[in-house]
Amino acid sequence: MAYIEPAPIKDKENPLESMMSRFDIAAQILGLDDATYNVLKSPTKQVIVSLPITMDDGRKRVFEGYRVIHSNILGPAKGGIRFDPDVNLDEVKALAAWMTWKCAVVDIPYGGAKGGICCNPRAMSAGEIERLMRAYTSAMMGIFGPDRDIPAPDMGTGPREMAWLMDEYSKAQGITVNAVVTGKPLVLGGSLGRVEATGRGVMVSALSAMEKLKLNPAKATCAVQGFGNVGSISAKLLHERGVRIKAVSDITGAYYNDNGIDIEEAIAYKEANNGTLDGYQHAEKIPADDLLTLSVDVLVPAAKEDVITMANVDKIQARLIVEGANGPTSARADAIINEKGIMAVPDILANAGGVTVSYFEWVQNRLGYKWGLDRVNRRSDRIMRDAFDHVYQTAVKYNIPMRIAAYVVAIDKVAKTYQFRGGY
Ligand SMILES: NC(=O)C1=CN([C@@H]2O[C@H](COP(=O)(O)OP(=O)(O)OC[C@H]3O[C@@H](n4cnc5c(N)ncnc54)[C@H](O)[C@@H]3O)[C@@H](O)[C@H]2O)C=CC1
Ligand SMILES: O=C(O)CCC(=O)C(=O)O
Repeated sequence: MAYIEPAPIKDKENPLESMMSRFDIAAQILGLDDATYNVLKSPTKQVIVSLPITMDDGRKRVFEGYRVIHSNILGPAKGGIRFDPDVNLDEVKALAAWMTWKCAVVDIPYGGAKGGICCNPRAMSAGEIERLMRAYTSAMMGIFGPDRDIPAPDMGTGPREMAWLMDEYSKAQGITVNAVVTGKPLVLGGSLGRVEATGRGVMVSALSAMEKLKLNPAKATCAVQGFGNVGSISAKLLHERGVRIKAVSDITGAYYNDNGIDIEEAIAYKEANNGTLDGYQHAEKIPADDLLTLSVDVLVPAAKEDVITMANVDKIQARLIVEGANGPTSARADAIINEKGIMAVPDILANAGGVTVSYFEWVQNRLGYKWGLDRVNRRSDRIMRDAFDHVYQTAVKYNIPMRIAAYVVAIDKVAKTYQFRGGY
């Protein structure tokens, strides 16, 4: 079947509409029946909670928290928790659906979920963040569980927050339940390789795509947006494989060096500088948005949604986009990317290394056993390479872009599983 361009959507980018627009195209290609279409597009559960917290100055503030389970057809729901001032229900619904498709693309036995709290963790003390995480966990006690819904880190959260979640959940159950959450510190049952897993998967996907495009990593250049967990590790691992990282950015701005940025050194600078690149001296500071339109071979958006839109897609010069972030490209920009012949390795494939190693963490917790780093990396690299090949072959088979091919692979799997289960 021919590739159908996404239907035009309203002015302001909305990740949920972007997700649905791609879902609709893939559903048409697969000839999904109406009943299955309606089941797969509707989130199973949406929970909104108000979380009153005592701030350090003694005042009470109420934060809004969300958890959306998009689907549990393939298994327990799985997905991170985001702390960010922009968190809202539509964003969490889109992120939850992307988790469903992502788990299906890498063929791991999970459904999709996502959570978030509308807050600014950069303006909060560790004590305030801990109270907020514990209140959120307590409010989600009937939702979370190792066989029900297993959270993990996302933007603004990491192993420290997952430890508080595990502790709060375990106290309420009266036993230690480490399999309720992944992305934990190693001493609490975290997996070796989880911190690096998403960036590692981005690197594996980038190298697979570069091979198809006949781009030699040792001669290639790259720009990476976002220098947190995903961006900094993606940059580091690509740099280690010879790619010249000309620019990186974070919330404080973008930093450019034509000769290439020493990523190890930039990471050390960030760690000693309160987690940001502010004041980084070994590069020129450029306007933040310019990073996306630099003359580089590979672009890795690894910060947040809707950064590649109709406002800048015309100016993109990269031949390859590897999406570390969830939803960095709006659906309306897809058509231009395809027209320009840019290969875009979509989020639900490129950043699936994180949930893959989260799955390994959960498996290890349930076995009461620990794997070595070699085993984790070997198995996750293989899963990422196989998933890339499957999506690539699907793209060739239907003559469609990689993004739509990833949705086709995912929706086909979830739909078939739903139909075999006979609905419920
Ligand atoms: N942590 C994980 O395992 C996974 C994360 N992701 C996605 O990757 C993206 C980044 O997540 P993390 O690295 O975990 O978050 P993080 O909180 O560790 O880092 C986010 C980074 O983005 C930067 N940033 C924020 N707004 C920006 C802007 N407007 N311009 C440039 N930089 C900006 C921040 O300063 C920070 O460097 C998100 O879309 C997340 O959903 C996807 C799969 C797994
Ligand atoms: O590790 C996980 O379970 C989920 C990570 C996540 O939130 C994501 O892949 O977007």
